[in-house]
Amino acid sequence: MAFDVATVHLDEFTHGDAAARDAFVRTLGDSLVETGFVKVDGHRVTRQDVDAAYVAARDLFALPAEAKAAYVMPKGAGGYTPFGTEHAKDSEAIDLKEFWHVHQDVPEDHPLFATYGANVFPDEVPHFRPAMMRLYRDLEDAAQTLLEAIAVYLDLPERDLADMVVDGRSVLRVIHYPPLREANVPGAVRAAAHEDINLITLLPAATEAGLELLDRDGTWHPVDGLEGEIVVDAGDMLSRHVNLKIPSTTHRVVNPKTDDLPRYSMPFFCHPRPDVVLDAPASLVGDDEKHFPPTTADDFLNQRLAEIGLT
Ligand SMILES: O=C(O)CCC(=O)C(=O)O
Ligand SMILES: [Fe+2]
Repeated sequence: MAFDVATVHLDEFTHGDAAARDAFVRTLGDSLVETGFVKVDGHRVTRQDVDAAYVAARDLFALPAEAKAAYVMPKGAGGYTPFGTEHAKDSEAIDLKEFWHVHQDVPEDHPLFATYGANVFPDEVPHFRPAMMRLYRDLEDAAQTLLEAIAVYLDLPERDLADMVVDGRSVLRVIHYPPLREANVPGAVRAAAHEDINLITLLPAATEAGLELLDRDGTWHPVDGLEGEIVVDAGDMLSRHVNLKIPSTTHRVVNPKTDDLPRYSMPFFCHPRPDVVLDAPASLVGDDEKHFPPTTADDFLNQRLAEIGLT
């Protein structure tokens, strides 16, 4: 099977002429259909913003364990999740990581404030909040544009998918994989094979290699982005909603050969609002069967969070 994770330039969709937009949509969509992944540059997520976020991430995870423990929130919503908590859906071993979640930030008088609550930020690292909020907004914008292009690829109205995620339950997950000599567990890997739950995930290039995807012939391929690129993958919610026209692809983060290197990454999990119904539009069912019954984004999310140890 042809195996090619394409690189596309987002400004060709936002600022290109009709031919450039068309080529962008085709290359992006074909790459997602064939591999579940695509790499994106020409976006407005600046290197300075990504670098500033990595500086804040390093400072945060360097805090003593007791300081970080003060930010563990019930139900793992926002804030800190310690090493040893999460495992992949079909894996017994824990993943070798600790992470911090920044979720959608809505004002107190917003109807979804009661659902999302206020974000939690670390007092000890004052630059964490502005760096992460900026990155969250940049990635959220880029995600909406990508969802517009995916809708066009699937002959849906351009805003159909993007409108689902306006004020959505999206999460920026700031991850630290410690050096193996500090934290290793026999049989465990940095992130065991899994599919993402959400619609699409945007990953600014990580600080080290290790991300791999599984092709349909059962072969693992490295899929690290270069500096400045965003690696994008399709999650299970998208795959359900588009009746499997785009697969959610299994991926993992493997352990490095040396035991002295930490790895930091910052996936942005783009989610719909909780009450959005995932239900394949008739045009994507056609002569095929509808592969999944309708479900709300929240019901689907809660079922999956329980399966990975986060509730
Ligand atoms: O750290 C990475 O590069 C990917 C992490 C990942 O796949 C996830 O958290 O879902
Ligand atoms: Fe993932």
